[in-house]
Amino acid sequence: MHGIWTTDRIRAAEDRLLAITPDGALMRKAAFGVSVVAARMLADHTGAVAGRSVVLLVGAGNNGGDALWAGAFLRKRSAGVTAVLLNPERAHAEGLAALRRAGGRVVEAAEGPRWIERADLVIDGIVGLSARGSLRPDAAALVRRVVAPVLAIDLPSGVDPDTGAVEGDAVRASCTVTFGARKPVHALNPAWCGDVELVDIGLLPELGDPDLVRLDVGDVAAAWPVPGPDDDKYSQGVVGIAAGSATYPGAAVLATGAAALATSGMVRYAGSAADLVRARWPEVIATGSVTDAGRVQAWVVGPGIGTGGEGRSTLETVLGAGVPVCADADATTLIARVPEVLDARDPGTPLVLTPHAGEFARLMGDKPGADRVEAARAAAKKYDAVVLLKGHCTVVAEPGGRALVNTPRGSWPATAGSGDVLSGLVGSLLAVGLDPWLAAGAAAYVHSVAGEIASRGAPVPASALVDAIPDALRSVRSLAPRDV
Ligand SMILES: NC(=O)C1=CN([C@@H]2O[C@H](COP(=O)(O)OP(=O)(O)OC[C@H]3O[C@@H](n4cnc5c(N)ncnc54)[C@H](OP(=O)(O)O)[C@@H]3O)[C@@H](O)[C@H]2O)[C@@H](O)CC1
Ligand SMILES: Nc1ncnc2c1ncn2[C@@H]1O[C@H](COP(=O)(O)OP(=O)(O)O)[C@@H](O)[C@H]1O
Ligand SMILES: [K+]
Repeated sequence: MHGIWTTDRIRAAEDRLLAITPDGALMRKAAFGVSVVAARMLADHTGAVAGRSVVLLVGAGNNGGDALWAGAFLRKRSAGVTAVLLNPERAHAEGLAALRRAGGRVVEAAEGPRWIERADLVIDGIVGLSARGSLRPDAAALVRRVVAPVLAIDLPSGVDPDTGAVEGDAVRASCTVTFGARKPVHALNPAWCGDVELVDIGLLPELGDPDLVRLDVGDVAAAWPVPGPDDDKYSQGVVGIAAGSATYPGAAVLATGAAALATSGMVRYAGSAADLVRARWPEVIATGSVTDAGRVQAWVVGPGIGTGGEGRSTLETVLGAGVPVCADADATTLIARVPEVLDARDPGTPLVLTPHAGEFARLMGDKPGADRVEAARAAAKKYDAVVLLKGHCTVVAEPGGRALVNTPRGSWPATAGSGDVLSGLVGSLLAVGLDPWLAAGAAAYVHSVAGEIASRGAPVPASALVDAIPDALRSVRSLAPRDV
């Protein structure tokens, strides 16, 4: 599990560390790490470091100081280094002196474009942890001239450090070098950060529990159920899928298929698409209604059930069944419109809500906004449920505030029916008895891997996502450490 800390927490930890570290040592350590990655990028892109041209974009604070020191280290490897100062009076004095001593060139912003356009590598030291809002016009004008790959220091300038939001001009980096610990921006907006490299500056002992986590492959492999010698079809959990209608039978086939492939437990289906489900998934026990579906250890309810009386009664039956429930799609809309349906909920049984932004707005009265983590936390609290907020970046929060984030490498899973697949995965993990927060996070992770495997750079229909689940699970299990 990768921990992620908000900028306030990082700052407090840095203050404690600074108090016990010789002056300037942390910055030099951080900047040396930047210079190592910069040299590697230069060698990868141009075949050499010596004689190549590096431009530093230098802002008013310590982020600019890191850039200046990194430039000084790169001079020692004979790279040509030009620092473009956005705010010459406030440029980091020691860093500036170090760069000058090392033979670096220093220019003001007006002279910047001609150096920037010819650079082999641009290092973004405009702003770091103190960033507020998008890039200011003078910085944005320089950034627009960049053609070379960009290495961002700590975070791409103009992207919000705590939410990852981009609301105007911002740096788009090929690589970001951060220090001490990952910040939310790195997990919430990897597309703007590029590859993220972490340089250890000894911060970890000063940090407590993380504010946010990202599951890694080992966490998912460890959580995913694997049958043992004593298992049978019942012991691994029976999941019920209440989905689909005459108008939307496909949702039933997708959610049921995902559940059938996710674990080796049993799958029951209840709804009007029973014939279609049976035809596609003969191993599923299909009935016409939730009232005669038989016993299950978890329910998925919602995809394609409609928001009328029949959908409502299905939802109420399922919520009263005394087992964990994943409420998706129409079920979230019903809960938003008729909150009394939750009175049917058996107290104490886990509920996972999986809204996309539109469904979230129905549940909460407003769209998630820039801070998706806080938005998911607020919804989790309001509904006393685990909330999985869908989108490119998926956030899973529980009422106590624990939150995780999952961001796929591509966006091909943004396709119709893809959410139905996710709900089937969540349901099958709930049926095994997994902690609902972990179940939702592990399901989102495997959904992303299935998307990558199924698409390989081309559009992927949701049914192909279902078909890729076994390969996704094989991949997760093969990449995990040996003992899981
Ligand atoms: N502390 C440590 O132990 C270590 C810290 N380290 C490094 O320090 C960095 C934090 O440095 P920091 O706090 O000095 O501020 P920083 O992010 O450079 O901002 C500078 C100024 O920029 C401005 N500004 C704000 N928004 C802006 C925008 N959108 N567009 C343009 N400008 C904007 C704003 O100035 P204003 O003009 O508003 O007065 C702000 O004060 C951290 O990210 C890491 O790189 C490492 O060396 C490791 C050890
Ligand atoms: N831009 C994106 N990149 C990657 N995944 C995405 C993106 N947008 C949505 N997704 C994922 O695709 C799925 C879409 O779910 P949903 O909107 O409920 O679709 P549907 O209702 O058609 O099944 C979710 O798992 C979501 O996280
Ligand atoms: K930066």
